[in-house]
Amino acid sequence: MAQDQWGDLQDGLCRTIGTNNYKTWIEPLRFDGFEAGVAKFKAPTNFVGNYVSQNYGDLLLTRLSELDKGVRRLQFRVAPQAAVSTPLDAAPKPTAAAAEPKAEANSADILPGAPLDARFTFDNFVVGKPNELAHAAARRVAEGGPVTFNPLFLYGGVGLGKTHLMHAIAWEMRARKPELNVLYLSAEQFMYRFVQALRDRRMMDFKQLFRSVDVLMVDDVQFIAGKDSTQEEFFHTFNALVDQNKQVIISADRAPDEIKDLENRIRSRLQSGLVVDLHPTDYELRLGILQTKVDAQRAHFPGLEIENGVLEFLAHRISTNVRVLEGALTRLFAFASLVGRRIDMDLTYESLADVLRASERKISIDEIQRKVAEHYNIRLADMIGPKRVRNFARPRQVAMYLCKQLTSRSLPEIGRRFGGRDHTTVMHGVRRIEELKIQDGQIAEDLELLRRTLEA
Ligand SMILES: Nc1ncnc2c1ncn2[C@@H]1O[C@H](COP(=O)(O)OP(=O)(O)OP(=O)(O)O)[C@@H](O)[C@H]1O
Repeated sequence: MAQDQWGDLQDGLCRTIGTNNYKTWIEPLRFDGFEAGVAKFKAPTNFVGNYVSQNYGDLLLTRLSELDKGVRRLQFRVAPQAAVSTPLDAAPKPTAAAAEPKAEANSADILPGAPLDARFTFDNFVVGKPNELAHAAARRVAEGGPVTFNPLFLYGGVGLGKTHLMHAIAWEMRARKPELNVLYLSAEQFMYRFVQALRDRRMMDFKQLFRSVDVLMVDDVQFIAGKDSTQEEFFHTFNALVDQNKQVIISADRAPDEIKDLENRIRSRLQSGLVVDLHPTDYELRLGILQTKVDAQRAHFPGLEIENGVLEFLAHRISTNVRVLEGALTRLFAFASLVGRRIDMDLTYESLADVLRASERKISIDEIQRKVAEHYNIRLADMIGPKRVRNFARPRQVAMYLCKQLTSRSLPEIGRRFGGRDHTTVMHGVRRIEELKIQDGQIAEDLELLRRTLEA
C-alpha cells in the first residue's frame, strides 16, 4: 500500500526537482513505510542518504505528510541492493563525512541537517590550555546526562575549532544514544529553511520539525544578526526547546554581547546557560595539533620523513588559525611527495613561501624605534632628533638597520621617520651596522636580542 502511494508521490517529486535530480537521488531510494512518525528509506550508499536528507529532506517530509500526517522525520539506512542505478559520477563531490562515514551514521536517524565531518571527533581534537574549558563543557554536554548547561554557547575566532567541537558533540551523542534526534545545522541553513517554509506556506511544518528535535545545534549564529524575522523564529524555536528541557548548543565567532544587531532578548537568552570561549592557540597547542595531523598525513604519504625542527618552526611562525596551519602541513606533504624529497627547512621555505610571508608579523618603524631606545636606555626624542653624539648616533643606526631588515619600508621613508633625514644617511647607517655586526660581538648580540623581541 505504502509502496503504491510512494509511487504516486514520486511522479510529483520528479516534476518538482527535475528528471536528472530525480534519477540521481530519488529513484535509487527504496521506501520502507512509516513507523512511529518516521518515514523509512533504504539508500544505496550513505552518501545518497545524506545528500537527499540535506537537500530534499524538507520537500520529502512535506510530501510524505500528505500520506501520513504524523510523519516527523526521515530515516535512511544503507542497503546497497537498493541501488537501481547510482550515477554518482554525476553527483557533486562528496564531503569527507559523506565519503568516509562513521559507522554510527548508517544507523542514526537523519533529520534534514548538515552532514557531519568524519574527522571532527573528540578523538581528533587536541586539548591545550586555550581550549580546555570549551572542550570539557562540550564533552559534558555530549555525555548526555541531565541537561545542566542550556544553552551551551561556544565562541572563538576564525579556525579555532568551533565547528570541530560541534561535530564532535553530535557524533558522540549519536553514538551514545542513536535514538535521539540530534539536529546540527548552520544558522545560514536555518534561515534558508525558514525562508523556504515561508515561501511554500509550510510554517507549521517548519515549526513542528524544529520543535520535535531532542538536541538542536546551530553553528555560526552571528549570521542571523540583523535578519529580523529569522531571529524572531530562532528565538521561538530556542525557547520552545529549552522549555522542554531539550539541549541547545550554539556557536558563534564572538561572545553574545559582542554580536551586533542581535535582539536583546535573544542575547540574554543565549547568555543564560554556559558561555565558553576557545582562546587563540598558544605554541604548545599548535605543536600538539601539528603532531597529530602529521600522523594523519603519514597514512596518505607513507615513508615521508620530516626533519626535526620543521613542526616547531611552523608552530612558531603560523599563529593565525589552525586551518592555515593544517593547510601548510598538507601542502608540505604533497610537495615533498611530488618532488620526492624529505621535509626539511629548505623544502618548507620553498613550498610555503606565500603562507610564511602572509603570517609574518608586521613590525612597524615606531615599534623598532621604541624598543631600540629602551634597549640603549635613551629617550625616543634623542634617537630621532638631530644630535650626533655617539650615544645617540649608534642606537639610531641600529634602529635604521632593523627598519631596513624587518620592514618593507624604503630608505627615503625610513629617513623621513628619523627626523626627516636623507636616504643616503640611512644607507650609510645600515652599512655601518653591517660592518660592526662582523667586528663587534656586542653589536651582534644587541641586534639578535632586539630582532627576537621584535619578532616575538
Ligand atoms: N584543538 C584542535 N585539535 C585538532 N584540530 C583542530 C583543533 N582546533 C582546530 N582544529 C582544526 O582546524 C580546522 C578549523 O577548525 P573549525 O572549522 O572547527 O574552526 P571554526 O572555529 O569553526 O572556524 P570558522 O570560524 O572559520 O567557522 C579544522 O580542520 C579543525 O579540525
